[in-house]
Amino acid sequence: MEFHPTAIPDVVIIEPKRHGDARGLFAETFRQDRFDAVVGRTVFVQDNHSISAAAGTIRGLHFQRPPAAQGKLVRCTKGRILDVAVDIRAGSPTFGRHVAVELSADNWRQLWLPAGFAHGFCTLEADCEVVYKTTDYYSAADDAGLAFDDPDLAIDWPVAAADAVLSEKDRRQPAFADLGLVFDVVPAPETL
Ligand SMILES: Cc1cn([C@H]2C[C@H](O)[C@@H](COP(=O)(O)OP(=O)(O)O[C@H]3O[C@@H](C)C(=O)[C@@H](O)[C@H]3O)O2)c(=O)[nH]c1=O
Repeated sequence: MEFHPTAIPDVVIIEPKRHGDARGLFAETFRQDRFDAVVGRTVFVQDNHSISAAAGTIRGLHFQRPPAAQGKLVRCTKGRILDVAVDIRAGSPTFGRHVAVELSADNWRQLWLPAGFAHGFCTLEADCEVVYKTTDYYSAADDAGLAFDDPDLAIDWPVAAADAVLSEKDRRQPAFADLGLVFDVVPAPETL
């Protein structure tokens, strides 16, 4: 299992080691000890599984407000997706910037995004399945989002906004400029 920091170092790509043999393949897809050593102590409490029928389906951008904020460990077990994590931590040097990574059933990559990021993905083919672990429970009352096509975020989605398959909720998400102070970056103790 390899851990690779991205352009936003708190967002990490994880690549499980795949052991192929005549029967097929074996891989460890999650190890608490390796994860904690790289990312810091993390407890996951919920597993989610979504199926999107059409290519060009966009889910996002979503996050939960504190105190129900969620870190997410995302993978794609069928098909291919472009997975996107947007830094929405005020005070972060990468505030408003994003990482976009292709996750697929073929590449076995996972993306870790901590609390303080908005998350979304676009399916790159039909019948995509996405499985992800979260560090807090779903809370409808704390559910929040941002417009996936906000020009301020400049995300290069692989489908035109007008052609994307969206939920009703995601057609009317608010602008990034109206986010307000939801998350803050706590300075490291040595900088105080
Ligand atoms: C996310 C979630 C939804 N639901 C319900 C609410 C609703 O009736 C139905 C579908 O919910 P949504 O439309 O929000 O599903 P979806 O658009 O797939 O939302 C997900 O998008 C990705 C990008 C994420 O990062 C997730 O955290 C989550 O926000 O499922 C739960 O019961 N538990 C959950 O954890």
